Amino acid sequence: MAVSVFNTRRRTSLVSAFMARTRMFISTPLPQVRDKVSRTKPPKPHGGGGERRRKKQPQEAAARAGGGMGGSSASPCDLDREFAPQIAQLLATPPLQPAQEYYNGLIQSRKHDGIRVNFSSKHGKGVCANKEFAEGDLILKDQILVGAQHSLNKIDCAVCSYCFRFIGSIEFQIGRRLYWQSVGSSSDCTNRRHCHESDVGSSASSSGATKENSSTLPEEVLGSLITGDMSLPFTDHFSLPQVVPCRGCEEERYCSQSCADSDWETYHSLLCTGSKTEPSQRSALQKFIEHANGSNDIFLVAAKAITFTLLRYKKLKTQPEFQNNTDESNFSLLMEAWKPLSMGYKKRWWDSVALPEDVDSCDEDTFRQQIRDLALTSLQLLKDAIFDSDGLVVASPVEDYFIHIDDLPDDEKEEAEKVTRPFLDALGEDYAAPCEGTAFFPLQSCMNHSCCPNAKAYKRDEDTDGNAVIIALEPIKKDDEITISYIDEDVSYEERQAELADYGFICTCPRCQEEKPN
Ligand SMILES: C[S@@+](CC[C@H](N)C(=O)[O-])C[C@H]1O[C@@H](n2cnc3c(N)ncnc32)[C@H](O)[C@@H]1O
Repeated sequence: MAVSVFNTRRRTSLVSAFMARTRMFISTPLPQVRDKVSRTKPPKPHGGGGERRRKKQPQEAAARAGGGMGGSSASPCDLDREFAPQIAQLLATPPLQPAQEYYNGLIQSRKHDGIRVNFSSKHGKGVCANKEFAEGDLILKDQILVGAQHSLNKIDCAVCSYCFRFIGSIEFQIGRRLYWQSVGSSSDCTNRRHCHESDVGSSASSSGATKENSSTLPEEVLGSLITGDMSLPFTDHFSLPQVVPCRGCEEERYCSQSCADSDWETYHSLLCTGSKTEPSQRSALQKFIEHANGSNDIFLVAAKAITFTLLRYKKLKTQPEFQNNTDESNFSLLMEAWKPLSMGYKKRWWDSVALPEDVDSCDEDTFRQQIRDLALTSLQLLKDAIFDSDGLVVASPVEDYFIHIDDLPDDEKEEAEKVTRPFLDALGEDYAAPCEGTAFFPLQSCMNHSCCPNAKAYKRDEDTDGNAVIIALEPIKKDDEITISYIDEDVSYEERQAELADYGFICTCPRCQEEKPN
């Protein structure tokens, strides 16, 4: 499936006093981010290591992508053999006409009449302009089809599990982050990932003791921030939606009842580990989640893709025209339910993951076999949990808040900073972590790359949820192809081609043709 890594825009105009004090700079990997532009990377397979160190044995790299090779009860080959015809149909490239009809329908239903999806023999799907766009025009706001916040990022920020908007209050965001930070300094990362959200307020507010090596702020202060008993100055300028808990578990929280209901209907009713779920299913789900947390977040997104399909299938089945219960008609219904995802499907995960730089190419087959085994283990755990009973960009309002304090007139600033400075100091250099996750955007994932793009993913101040936003970088004429850059295009021809090799193509855009050495 085509997935994108999403993260929130990061503004680099740091609170000046904070910068002066720490002499640190929050790294901005991409120059465009400086003007609040964020690049939403289109499908680059997840799971290879970004680390560039000594060459590792493939099993080490796979374990890092995967956290150990758990034993699975069936080999992928058994499953492939048993369901070969069905798997081939599910994974086949959708025929042109149904695919064109699907995208026309999607664009119409979302009222994106400025674009259309075209099919060409050169680069497959591509997005074209259906009208003229001026520089700076919004081309598209693409709603996530399936996505999840990265597990570790859940420690940094609390967002709606459905639309990825920041929730609660500035106090809640700062308090829970500092709380997790203090827990993190007294335990390891894996434990932090398994800490329960419900522990946050209660433990911090009840224990009253400051943990060793934790932030310098007492736990009762953090507790008061989380529970809302303590207010910071000027936070009323940055109000966030109230937290709506999941009806079942304490893991998922939302910005509204409508997001909670949509999440439940679309994915979460099959993945909820709360009291409404039958105990054996709950413990099977917990095993699956633990495996994903210890290995690769991509399995959580895969689980959402599977539950999305199953729940759509169930819904379709209730319609009178689909009451015929033959295996054949059930399978066509499953194909229909899977259709939105099949449109973006390219290759299996283990075949498309970019080979980590620290794995020798002669070990590639072993590496791919190992991550394939890992995916099978994950699937088996998910299957145990759900079959027996039947990817983003959001800026942190905490950053806006501290910038607001820094921009206050001197006397007000001095007064406000008496309260806010200890929190800024305790949060540290990365004081405004954005929401990060992995998601599949059905329309953005049809956009081809160019090293001289005419559009880019860009979060404006009003774009506070996880949707991908595409803005025109220059005037675009009707029928022009809309292109974005998958990489940092401000580097040499050779570096660009090396980066794009991970996406599986050699770029021949006008700029590359011009800069290509003879
Ligand atoms: C996000 S998808 C774009 C939509 C894609 N064309 C399709 O048919 O689904 C990314 C893939 O499109 C192809 N692609 C995108 N830009 C390209 C380019 N400039 N040259 C060649 N292939 C490109 C590559 O196969 C790449 O992995």
